[in-house]
Amino acid sequence: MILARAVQATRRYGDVTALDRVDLELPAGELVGLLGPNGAGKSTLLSLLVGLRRVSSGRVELFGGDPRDPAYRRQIGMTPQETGLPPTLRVGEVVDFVSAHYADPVPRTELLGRFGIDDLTRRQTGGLSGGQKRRLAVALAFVGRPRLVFLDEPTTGLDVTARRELWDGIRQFHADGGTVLLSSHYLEEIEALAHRVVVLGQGRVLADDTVNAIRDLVGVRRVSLVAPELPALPGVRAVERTEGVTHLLTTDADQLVRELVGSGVPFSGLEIRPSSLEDAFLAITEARPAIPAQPQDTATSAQPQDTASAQPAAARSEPVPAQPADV
Ligand SMILES: Nc1ncnc2c1ncn2[C@@H]1O[C@H](COP(=O)(O)OP(=O)(O)OP(=O)(O)O)[C@@H](O)[C@H]1O
Repeated sequence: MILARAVQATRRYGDVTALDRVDLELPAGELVGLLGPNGAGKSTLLSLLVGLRRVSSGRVELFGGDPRDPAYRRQIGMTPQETGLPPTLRVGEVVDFVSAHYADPVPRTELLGRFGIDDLTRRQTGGLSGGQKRRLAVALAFVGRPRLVFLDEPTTGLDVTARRELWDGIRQFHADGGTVLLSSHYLEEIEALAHRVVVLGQGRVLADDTVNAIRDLVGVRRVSLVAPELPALPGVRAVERTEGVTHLLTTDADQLVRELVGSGVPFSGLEIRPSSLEDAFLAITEARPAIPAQPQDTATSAQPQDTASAQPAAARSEPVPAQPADV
């Protein structure tokens, strides 16, 4: 059963085409990662699917109906990229306030316990740390026992422990049969949580497959070495330099190493590793014309995008439940 669907969904803001004929199906029980660089259209797609914005053309469906119909929206939970919590209310009061919109809400202590913040019940939200606020905002998406949850970069600003606690909460919901669409810049997050990944770039779906399939599709290898200077090498998709180590991304590591040795340049510490999802993502979004593997062209020194440190876009909406607020 398909819980949410986009069919040739296009959304324009004036001259900007934020989403360009996007097709997406979200079957019941799946946990899907939505991956893409800044401005790829992730938040826009989520906002269409939850009925906060209207398509310019094409259509979106939620439970087979119009996402702008409150009857359908009541069955979803959402955490937008940024949320505004009333600063003088206590955490427990905020949960009670949101719970009051639902017939059978998750009890307060159970909900906060799932996300590791049950000790904060009596704290005013204005005094919470950024990470504590973020966990509360995500917890609120689950209060109404939704069938489907949309999370827009849920772990932005969280430390490692908080992130893992939040992942556990999301995993538990999914293990209980829940469906999730989650956007993230954190590639490790998609790898850790999602079974399927949809890669968006410039408003288009670049890939929609399992994490493993996407790795296979691009077949990128990371060749790392220490060398004072490197000549232009064929087949290099991108170059990164960190702490004296040069990392070359390539789809043909064997050929690259042959070229490297043949060039006579001194090097040490050679390592070849399979691609992480980050490498795959980089290859899809930055070097798309060359995928799948095609004749190698000359070396590039394109700097990869640092997706993990990307800044979130401006706040656009409030926590659930919200009335359609189209612009
Ligand atoms: N309200 C708006 N008015 C005008 N342009 C907008 C608006 N919202 C988004 N855009 C533009 O639409 C494009 C897609 O933005 P969107 O926020 O959906 O991307 P994103 O993938 O969520 O990015 P990020 O990872 O930075 O949050 C961008 O070019 C953005 O500037």
